[in-house]
Amino acid sequence: MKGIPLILIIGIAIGVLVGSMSAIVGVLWVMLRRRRSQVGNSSSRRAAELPISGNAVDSSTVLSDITESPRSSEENREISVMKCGGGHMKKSLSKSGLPKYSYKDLQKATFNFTAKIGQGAFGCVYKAQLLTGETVAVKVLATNSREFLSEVLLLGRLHHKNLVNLVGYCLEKDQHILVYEYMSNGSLSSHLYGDQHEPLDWDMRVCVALDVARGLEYLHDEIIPPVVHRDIKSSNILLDRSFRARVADFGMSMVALRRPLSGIQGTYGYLDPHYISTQIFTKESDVYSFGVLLFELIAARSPQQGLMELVKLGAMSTEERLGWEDIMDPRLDGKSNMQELNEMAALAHRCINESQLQRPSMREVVLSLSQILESKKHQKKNHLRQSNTKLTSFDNCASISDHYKGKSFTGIPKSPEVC
Ligand SMILES: Nc1ncnc2c1ncn2[C@@H]1O[C@H](COP(=O)(O)OP(=O)(O)OP(=O)(O)O)[C@@H](O)[C@H]1O
Repeated sequence: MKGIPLILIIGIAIGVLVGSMSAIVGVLWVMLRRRRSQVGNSSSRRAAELPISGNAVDSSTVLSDITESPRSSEENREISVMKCGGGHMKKSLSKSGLPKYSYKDLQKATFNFTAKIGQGAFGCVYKAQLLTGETVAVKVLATNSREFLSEVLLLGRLHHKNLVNLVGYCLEKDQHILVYEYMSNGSLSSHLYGDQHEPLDWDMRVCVALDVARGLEYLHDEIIPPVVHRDIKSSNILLDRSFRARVADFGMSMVALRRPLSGIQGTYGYLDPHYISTQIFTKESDVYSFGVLLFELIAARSPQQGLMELVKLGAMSTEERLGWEDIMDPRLDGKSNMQELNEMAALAHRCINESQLQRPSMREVVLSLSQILESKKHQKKNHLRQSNTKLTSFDNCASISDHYKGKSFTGIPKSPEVC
């Protein structure tokens, strides 16, 4: 170092120090930025994974998702599905994860829309055989697309064994089409009122009530934000191949809000008087409609056939849990358990209480109906133990399909009709 002035050495040392410090600060800054952007990505991913979240009701986002044509969306993936006979059918997955079907494929699957199985206020329903071999129900909605949006936005993200699941949709050529799981045993109303089926026995009616209650409990208490169905009635309850009941038709469903809606919508006879007077539809309004449905199961009479007048008369001569047998479906005479019938009617009566505060929640309803079924199972077991016979028919809800095996149920018309 001899010959180099001290001042130069000090200057070089300071320069090296400052340089390495700024390099360290730079590296730290880059690392911090990377970390921040990772946190941001993971939280947005988490939000998208929620079954129902705030963004589930952001119609603009989902609308752009579902209205995008398969070709224009890079994120839509066309997947090829093997057909039974070896051929292929194409369906694309939208960003929401719901398969998008082409109009042409649905046209083929429904035999050019001739296999009609039902008609609702919003359009016709057809039975369809997809090329995959899967049987589905296809609902072609009238031009108004509000119900279409509501179903795709909500039902596409709801999954429960007591709801009729949406398995796809088609939005093409001004057509709004929804594709559902096929419910081979038709609607509850067709079993209560139609003459093409044997009347449902009492055990079956209790199971249907519990299944529907569980579906509603899921909507009200198990998803965030909670959803109200807004059209609970026997024609919107469908029975699958094992006779398990599922809640259908989410065309009017929405996230529960405690503010007035514009206009009154729903079905006469099932509407909560509180909703009619305030225009605010709450979970308790669904509970009211469910109470009407319970009375329908007991009396096999619809509100249009004077059900609620009958209930009012019945209520006059009852004492809480006694005396409801006067309103019972005459076809159940001698074939139902009077204690259970009275308990179910008392529960139904609480559901239709004028005051929303006095109505039970769907969680309480599920509990009460489960207790009825539990005591039924107990009685059955005791009875079987005493009579030493083998369990052959009804044990619990799961064995319903066995119970009805061999009996004639024709859920759909045999010959296709034109809508
Ligand atoms: N997923 C399905 N599987 C089998 N049948 C179905 C299915 N969805 C609907 N149906 C049949 O189509 C009928 C009409 O259903 P839709 O939901 O369109 O109207 P609705 O509930 O009867 O009446 P509204 O539209 O006035 O509420 C049902 O009663 C049922 O028989």
